[in-house]
Amino acid sequence: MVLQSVRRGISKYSGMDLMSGSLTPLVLGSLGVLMLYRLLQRLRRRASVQDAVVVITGATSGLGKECARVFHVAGAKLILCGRNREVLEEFVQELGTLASGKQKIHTPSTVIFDLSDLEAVTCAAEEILKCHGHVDVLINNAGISFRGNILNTHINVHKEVMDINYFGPIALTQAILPSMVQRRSGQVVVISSVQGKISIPFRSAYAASKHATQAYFDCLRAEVEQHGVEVCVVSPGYIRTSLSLNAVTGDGSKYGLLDKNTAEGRDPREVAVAVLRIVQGRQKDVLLAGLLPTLAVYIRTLCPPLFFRLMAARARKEQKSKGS
Ligand SMILES: NC(=O)C1=CN([C@@H]2O[C@H](COP(=O)(O)OP(=O)(O)OC[C@H]3O[C@@H](n4cnc5c(N)ncnc54)[C@H](OP(=O)(O)O)[C@@H]3O)[C@@H](O)[C@H]2O)C=CC1
Ligand SMILES: CCCCCCCCCCCCCCCC(=O)OCC(=O)COP(=O)(O)O
Repeated sequence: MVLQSVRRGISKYSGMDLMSGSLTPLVLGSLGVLMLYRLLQRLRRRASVQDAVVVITGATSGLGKECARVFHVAGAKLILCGRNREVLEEFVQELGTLASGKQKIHTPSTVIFDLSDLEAVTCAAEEILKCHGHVDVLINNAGISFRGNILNTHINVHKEVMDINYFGPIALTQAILPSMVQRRSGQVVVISSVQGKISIPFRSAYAASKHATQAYFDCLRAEVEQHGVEVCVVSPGYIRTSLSLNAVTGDGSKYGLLDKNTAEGRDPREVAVAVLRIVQGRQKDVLLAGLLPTLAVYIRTLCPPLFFRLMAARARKEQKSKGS
């Protein structure tokens, strides 16, 4: 008896009955609205980069190079910055061969300068502004890292890393900012690092420069919001690039090794696509890292003594492995 009435109940409310009843228009209508919403979102995203003037520093290598590829294909008018004219021009040729689907693509401009030379940075900013008369998105990406024990690190090395990672990018930003303020439009993005939020042993100069970067751009975000300019700090974890190869050591010489963490880091293309989404989504502060680094950032904030103990243990372990 019971089984029979259950069966009757099931057949009464079977999927067929529901679909042929009053739910059909509701389901189809919702699906239609969802699809329309997604389409509008995609169009808005594409529109935000298509024909936008995007400046990328450090476009000769690693993440900057991948960002250039991704933004180029998305239809941006690129201004690529680097120290090496030949490498950059060769790269522009390569970009010319990339297919872009239906989007209109533009031949990138190039501006050559060294971020550690502040006069050159000011001249470069003028040159950048002359390219299209304005800048929509400035991506401060170029940077170098550091490997060394503070006890053996010359103060000039700290200065060198601060010049490239901090003073250069802020000088470039400040030279381009007035034109953004005047137009009441623009996005300033800076590629910081997880190490802009936590400091790990034997990275003093690098972590300090990235902490300074985070602080400066947080202040900037608050100050220029009223002028219609947006600021975003992106803090990635390890990426598979030449960062460790190009890092400087305590005596100013090149480290020259590809670290395991770097070699096993995220694909730079994947990170570049994430940067494109961040720009399109007009996000303000993004940590692009795995579980452990993210946990470390929370522990640093919520339980500093535990974080300090973990870092001291890490320093002892690393020192020991170097000694042996
Ligand atoms: N790789 C990683 O694990 C992570 C990287 N980051 C950050 O990503 C950014 C890009 O680094 P990444 O691609 O990894 O490393 P790369 O070493 O591959 O690229 C660094 C870029 O910065 C440029 N650069 C270095 N010094 C100067 C200078 N004095 N003037 C102008 N340009 C300079 C380099 O130019 P050149 O080719 O002439 O040397 C190169 O184009 C950096 O800010 C880095 O801190 C953040 C988190 C993790
Ligand atoms: C009781 C819970 C224990 C939880 C342990 C959490 C602690 C784990 C420590 C993780 C440290 C992460 C460091 C990540 C550093 C990083 O991603 O840096 C990115 C870079 O900028 C890389 O530059 P580098 O020159 O250092 O290669």
